[in-house]
Formats: sequence, structure tokens, C-alpha cells
Amino acid sequence: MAFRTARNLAYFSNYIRNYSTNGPLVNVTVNEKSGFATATLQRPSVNSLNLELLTEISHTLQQLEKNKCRGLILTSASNKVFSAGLDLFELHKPNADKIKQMWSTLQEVWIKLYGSSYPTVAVVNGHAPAGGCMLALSCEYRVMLNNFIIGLNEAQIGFSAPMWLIDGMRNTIGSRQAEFALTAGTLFKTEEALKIGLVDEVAQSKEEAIEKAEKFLNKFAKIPPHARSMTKAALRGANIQALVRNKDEEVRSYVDFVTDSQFQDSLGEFIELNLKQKLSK
Ligand SMILES: CCCCCCCCCC/C=C/CC(=O)SCCNC(=O)CCNC(=O)[C@H](O)C(C)(C)COP(=O)(O)OP(=O)(O)OC[C@H]1O[C@@H](n2cnc3c(N)ncnc32)[C@H](O)[C@@H]1OP(=O)(O)O
Repeated sequence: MAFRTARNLAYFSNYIRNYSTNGPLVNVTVNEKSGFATATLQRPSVNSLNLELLTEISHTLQQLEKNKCRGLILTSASNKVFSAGLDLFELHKPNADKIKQMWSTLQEVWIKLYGSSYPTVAVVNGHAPAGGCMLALSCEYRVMLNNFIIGLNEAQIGFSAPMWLIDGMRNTIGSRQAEFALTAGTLFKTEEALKIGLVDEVAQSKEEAIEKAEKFLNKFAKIPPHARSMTKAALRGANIQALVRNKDEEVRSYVDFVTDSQFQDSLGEFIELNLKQKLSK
């Protein structure tokens, strides 16, 4: 049963209210009429993805799947940043166990969002570098506001995006554009992102973006949900299975990579050069 019925809506809202003891990092509302859920990321100030936020996103996606969500709009409470990607301060001189959990939860988020049975739209109402772009890419449709940047800038920071994320980029903008974008770690302005197909539509305000997102979700009103989700699984399943098979091995490589002193040095330099907040010496 979908949670558009009042009883399930109440259950879901209650779940969300009770979920986090520190106050929710993801606010979920459900439009009673359309049945569409809006998940708003609200970790101050830039929705950088630490273990707590990733865990909450992952639980939210699980609940949406369980409650047979009719469509999801993913957006940000900030009017400047959709998500700044992984929390770079948590990657600096990290506790190995914590970053192991962090990467594993990031993989879970990708699997659940990229593979969701329900349709998904990212309303990209702010900058979306690296992990921010990952969240947007795992949705089926992207509506972005003007004058922001989006892209996978991992190469600029000193590493390669993982294979599943490369697949997501390739499936969205094609192999040729993906090779250019990933090898240079390009961050695209909204209009450039529209030209290469990294975003589908541009909006001038968040309200307009939400309208466009709902219009996209409404396209599926007359399509049998199981036929839609089977088709999505057929299109995306091989990429998801490849990650599932390689999940543990990838976590091990990631922990080795991130704890290596060479990566730590280049991350330290990146933070000092690019972020306002500096590392404590
Ligand atoms: C086989 C498997 C192995 C694979 C191995 C791969 C290894 C993978 C490594 C990890 C993968 C990472 C993917 C990522 O997501 S890395 C994150 C990359 N993110 C960025 O490059 C974004 C950096 N930030 C910015 O460019 C800008 O901040 C912004 C997002 C464009 C916003 O600009 P704006 O001018 O509006 O804001 P400020 O720059 O003033 O920032 C506001 C405050 O936010 C703090 N901040 C920003 N970004 C981050 C971040 N990513 N993590 C933590 N904190 C961040 C910034 O310091 C400011 O803090 P303050 O308010 O306290 O001053």
C-alpha cells in the first residue's frame, strides 16, 4: 500500500519525526494529493556528506521504498549549495573504522537511489561538486537553478571517481563527454551542464524547479509502476550488480587509499587552497 493514504502518511511522518535524536538532517514531506515525497538535505552549512548524513539518507530511501513511494524530489535546504560532496574534514587524518562505514554507506545510498523502484528527480538548487553531483546523477532527472556548478572534480583533488560513479556519468552524458569531464575533473556551470545533458532542465527559482520536477514525475501517472520499475532495473541493474559484487573489495581499497600519507598530503593542500575553513595545525 502506498503511503498516500492518511494512515500511512501519519506512520511515515511519525517515523521521520522520531528517526533522529539530534534533529533530522533530512527533512521528508509527502504531498498528500500527489503522493510525491520531497527529501530536503539540511546539514549545515553545505550538506557535506559525513557518516551521519549518509546514514540518514540511506534510511530515508529505505523507508520510501518500503512505503511504495510514488516519486521522490531530492533537494537542499540551502539556497547556495545542493551538497558539497564528502565531508573533506572527516577524510583528513581519519579514523579507519569510521571512513570504512562512511564509504560503505555511500555505496548503499547509490544502490538505493540509483536502483529505486520509484521515479526520482534532483532539484539542484545550489552547487553540486563530487558527491553532490553523485546524488543528482543517481536520480532519473535533474532540474538545476542558474549560476551554480556541478560535476565530478575528483581528478582535481587527486583521485579517480569509483567505477559505479563513472558508469552513472557515462550513462547520463555518453562515453565521449564523460571521458573529457572525468579526466579533467570539470565543474560545469548550469548552462554548460544543460548543453552536455548533465542536467535536463534549468529553472529560475526553486518553485519553478519543483513544478518541473512534478511535471516529470506526473509523466508516469498512467504507466503501471511494476512495468516502469522493471524497465528501470533492466537499464540500471548491471551497473548496480557490478558494485554489489565488488562492494567489500572497494571499501578495502578506499580505506587504504584515503589513509595513505600521499593522499592525506594532497587532501590537506586541497583544503588549504580551496576551503575557507582551514585545518587546525
Ligand atoms: C576503488 C575505490 C577507491 C576509490 C578511491 C577514491 C577516493 C575517494 C576519496 C573521496 C571521494 C570523494 C568524493 C567527494 O565528494 S570529495 C568532496 C569534493 N568537494 C569539493 O571539492 C567541494 C569543495 N567546496 C567548494 O567548492 C565550495 O565550498 C562550494 C561547495 C562550491 C560552496 O562555495 P561557497 O563559496 O558557497 O562556500 P564556502 O566555500 O565558503 O564553504 C562554506 C563552508 O562549507 C565548508 N565546506 C565546503 N565544502 C566542504 C566539504 N566538501 N567538506 C567539508 N566542509 C566543506 C567550507 O569550509 C566553509 O566552512 P565555514 O563556513 O566553516 O568557513
